Amino acid sequence: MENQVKQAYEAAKSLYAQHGIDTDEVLKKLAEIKVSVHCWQGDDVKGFLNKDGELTGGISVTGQYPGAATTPAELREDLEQAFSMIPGKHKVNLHAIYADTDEQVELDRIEPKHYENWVKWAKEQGLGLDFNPTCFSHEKSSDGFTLSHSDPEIRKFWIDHCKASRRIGAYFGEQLGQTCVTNVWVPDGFKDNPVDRMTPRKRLKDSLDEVFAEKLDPKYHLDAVESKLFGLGSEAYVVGSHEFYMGYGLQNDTLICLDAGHFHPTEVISNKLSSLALFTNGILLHVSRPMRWDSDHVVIMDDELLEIARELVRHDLLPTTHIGLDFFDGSINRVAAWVVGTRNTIKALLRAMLEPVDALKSAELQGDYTLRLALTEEFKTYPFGAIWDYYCAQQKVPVREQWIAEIKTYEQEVLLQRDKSFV
Ligand SMILES: C[C@H](O)[C@H](O)[C@@H](O)C(=O)CO
Ligand SMILES: [Mn+2]
Repeated sequence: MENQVKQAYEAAKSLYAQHGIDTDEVLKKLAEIKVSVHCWQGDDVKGFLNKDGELTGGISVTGQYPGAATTPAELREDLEQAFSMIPGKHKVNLHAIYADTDEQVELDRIEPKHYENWVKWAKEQGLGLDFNPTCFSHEKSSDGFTLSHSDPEIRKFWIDHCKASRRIGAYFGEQLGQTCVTNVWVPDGFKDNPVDRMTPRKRLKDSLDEVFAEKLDPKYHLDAVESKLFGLGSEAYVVGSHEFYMGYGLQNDTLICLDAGHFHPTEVISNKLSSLALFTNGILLHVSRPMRWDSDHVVIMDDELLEIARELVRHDLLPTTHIGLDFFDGSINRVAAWVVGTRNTIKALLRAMLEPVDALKSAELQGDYTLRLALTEEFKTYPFGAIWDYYCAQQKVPVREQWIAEIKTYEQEVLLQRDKSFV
């Protein structure tokens, strides 16, 4: 480790120690937190089962940056590159369309064997896996409806797909010896005002009951349900609204997934955690950055990211919260997008762990709002960067911006060669 990094750490450590914060202990706890890195940033949500098909379901990726992964092997190679620049051991979040198989398998027929290469790789890399049924970008979702479809045959197709996905998730969990979260998100909704808001919701509820009927060991597998306020082409009404899934999750003991981009533009998920946590056994997060709409921008160190991290730390929610990422930007180097978003998420957690929470809570309890404000503001310029640098060095990943040069080399040597091979 560079001397400068060590010296800066020692100086910062003694400053934090004056407030009773043991930075060595903080770093040990930080190393235990797993972030679920979404595979779909690597190829603009195309997947491999129908990679030339259109991206539908009211989501969109913009940008033409060269070098997107086009095979499972390339995607894994890119993920390995990203993880070599991210401190800690984490998870990869797969969508069903990322099956690694030569078989022309339909979504309602997928089996663990179609993901075996992912499992083998995850074992080798010491990673966990999470899973998602893919209820979009398919001819059977072309009119915008899946689990709430009015046609029982189409509904059955999607129910069978979600059932198959849960079994794959459970297989991941058993094979890797750590819990896999399988998250159900469906795009179902109307572009314009519906007359009947209730019946599609009733159908979605019935479909979910069928999907979740098979009991799976919670040690290895947990279910989650993800709501959304609107999508492109479903601006007026989304069947799986927040109230719908909050009710469903509470009644059926599934995790409720909060995606930072799935609410009104000024509504934040950080303010929901302390409420939901009082009534649930756990929460799934999709950390994202909506800009004006659910635009899925790369996560940066903004106020909301820090506030999410603070809520998790201050209320001891880390043990029961599953932190997933959800963004996709095709206008920049996609590996760099992963690195920036994941490093920021971990860095925000570190910043939150380096705050004098007990002193702040006690100031608030005593009504000393002056102290609360003053201390919060002073801590904004405490040297958390020195602790972060030391953590990166300790975890043997690049310190500060050193990773950018490595990514540029990877871009030249690997990513840009892919596009050339098509010429
Ligand atoms: C790929 C999607 O973004 C993802 O499945 C879902 O979580 C979502 O947020 C849709 O808006
Ligand atoms: Mn999401």
